[in-house]
Amino acid sequence: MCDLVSFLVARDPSILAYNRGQLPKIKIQFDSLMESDDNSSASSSSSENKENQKEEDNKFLKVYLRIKGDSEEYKDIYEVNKNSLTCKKSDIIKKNYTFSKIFGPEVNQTEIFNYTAKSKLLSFINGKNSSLLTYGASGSGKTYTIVGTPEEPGLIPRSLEYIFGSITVEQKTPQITPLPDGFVKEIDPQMLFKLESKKAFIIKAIHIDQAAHIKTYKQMQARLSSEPIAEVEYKANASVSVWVCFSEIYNETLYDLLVPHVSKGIARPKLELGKTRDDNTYIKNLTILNVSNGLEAYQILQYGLQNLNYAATAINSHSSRSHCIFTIKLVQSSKNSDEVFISNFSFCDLAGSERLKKTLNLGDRLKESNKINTSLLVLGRCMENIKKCQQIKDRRLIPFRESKLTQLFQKALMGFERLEMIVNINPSRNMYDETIHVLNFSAIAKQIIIEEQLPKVARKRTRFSLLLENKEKDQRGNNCLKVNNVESTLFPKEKQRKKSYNSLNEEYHQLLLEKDSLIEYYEEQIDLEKDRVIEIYKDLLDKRQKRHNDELMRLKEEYERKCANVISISSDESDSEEEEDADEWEENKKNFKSYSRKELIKHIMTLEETLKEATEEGLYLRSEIERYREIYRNSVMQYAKEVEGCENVVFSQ
Ligand SMILES: Nc1ncnc2c1ncn2[C@@H]1O[C@H](COP(=O)(O)OP(=O)(O)OP(=O)(O)O)[C@@H](O)[C@H]1O
Repeated sequence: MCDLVSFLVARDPSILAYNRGQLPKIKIQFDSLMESDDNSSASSSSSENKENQKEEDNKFLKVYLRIKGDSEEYKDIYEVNKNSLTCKKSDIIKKNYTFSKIFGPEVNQTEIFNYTAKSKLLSFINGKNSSLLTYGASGSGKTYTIVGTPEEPGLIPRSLEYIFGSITVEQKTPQITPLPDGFVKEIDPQMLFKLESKKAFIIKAIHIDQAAHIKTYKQMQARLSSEPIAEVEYKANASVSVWVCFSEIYNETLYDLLVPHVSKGIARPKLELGKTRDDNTYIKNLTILNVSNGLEAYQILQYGLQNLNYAATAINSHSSRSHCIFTIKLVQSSKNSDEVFISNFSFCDLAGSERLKKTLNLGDRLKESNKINTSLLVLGRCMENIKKCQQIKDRRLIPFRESKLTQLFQKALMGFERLEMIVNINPSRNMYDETIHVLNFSAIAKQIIIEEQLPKVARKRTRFSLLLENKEKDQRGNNCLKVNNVESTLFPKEKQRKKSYNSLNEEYHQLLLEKDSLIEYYEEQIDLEKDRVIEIYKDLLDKRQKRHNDELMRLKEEYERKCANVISISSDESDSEEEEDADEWEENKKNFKSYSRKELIKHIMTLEETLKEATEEGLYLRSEIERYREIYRNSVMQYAKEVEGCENVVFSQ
């Protein structure tokens, strides 16, 4: 095996393992590469106080804030004062947060790149590992910051252009390839064929129109070419190659974004995490491809983005449902020795933190949201514990193992590698609660101390020393086996107990996590249900109130009409009666408002009865009057005829 695979250098992928003394010298063409909080050039740091302040600031993890959206709208609720942000939803509750730097909506992609990634790229070319995370609520502009658009390229395309503009990459096929675990391997013809055909396949497989894509890229490149670069001087015998890999953590499972699409119904191959002897976590079997220019790297990035899990949520119509990690690897090797230096620059676009109530997610989306929130919760818990543990100098309590994301960024989070975080916020009023949640998280992150470690001098390895080392390793392995055997015969129960304790402990932590996310889920559901019931109840009350009012109006009109009729019928009754009725009417009118609906109906029925009786009485009286009138007429006519001798009598009406 050792004949075929030459492990030239078995290196710790963390920055500590690289011998910076051996790296190529860097000639910087511009002065203000290192950032300072007031964005002035390095000259401003001349005074001692400023130097100390800068040193103090550099100790902590850099957390930047980027505010998306309209430049005026957010000023109602947020106030930016240099590097601090005040949230003032109400006059009583005000919260204050400070950042390494705040970028308002007016700050463009170039400025963001210059301030955040540029100086780290120099360290990267110098052999240091760096990571840049974007964190924020869904739709707050994380992907825009990291990937951007062809018109407004983000940090990754700019970094690729910057790297390829700064270094001279060997155009010949590289002799060695980096492996996911930080080792390197000599490339044999079979492997070379595999790598080349995979890259060709990916470049061909991009769905978008190739010609249009290349044109857009060239336009972007032309735009970026006006920006300054760092020129690197290499020793004549150094060869440099650039490699990229792209992975995603979806529902707590790792996937390679550079493997071809699998047909529908067939599950994507899952990747596992591995650990090196130096306790570095890496993704096993991850595809790492060599790129010889920015265009190739950009095309591979586009291919990976096509494979990424996106879905529409109520907040963002194109929301990334996974954490995705794009890593650029720089392999620098000397032609005269076996020394190889690898540095990694990882960009991690975290899936948006979400409040379940806002996203209205159900089914698969809900499951995704739970997993996203759980891993972000673990990230927050890790940060909080790192802060505490850094004070008491004990790292055992940090729950890195509880999520894939924290395992992968363990070294960076502990401060052994350069790490920066860009917090994105959407300052609209309806996202206020999410924003506060995100800002609280960033406040914890900002307190993490970067522990500057002394660089280890890398041991120069020869094939002979490797052979010796492997032999030693074999012997150690055998010894270990013997010790293990003795141990297993002497303390089988102890071992068994320890094993089951560990697995129970792991299970317990898993359950705790599930409990947290379930509690959050049910709380959200209860809130939703409560809102829904209140809506229905309010609706019912409104309808009932309206019906009641209509009925009252109708009864009132009917009552007034009937009362008017009764008054007109009884108008010929005596004055005293009239007065009495009028009093009663006034009294009734006064009491009308205090009547209940039932009493009103009863009252009206009584009135109807009275009205009916009065009408009947009136008719009877009228017929009686007619009858008496007839009798009177007949008597008068009889008297006139017999006494007066008159034949005809005319009666006045
Ligand atoms: N600073 C900005 N200027 C202009 N447009 C922006 C800015 N930030 C974000 N956008 C736009 O807002 C929309 C949502 O942004 P983006 O997809 O980057 O959000 P996100 O935080 O990645 O969301 P998710 O976590 O749901 O994927 C996109 O259309 C993007 O182009």
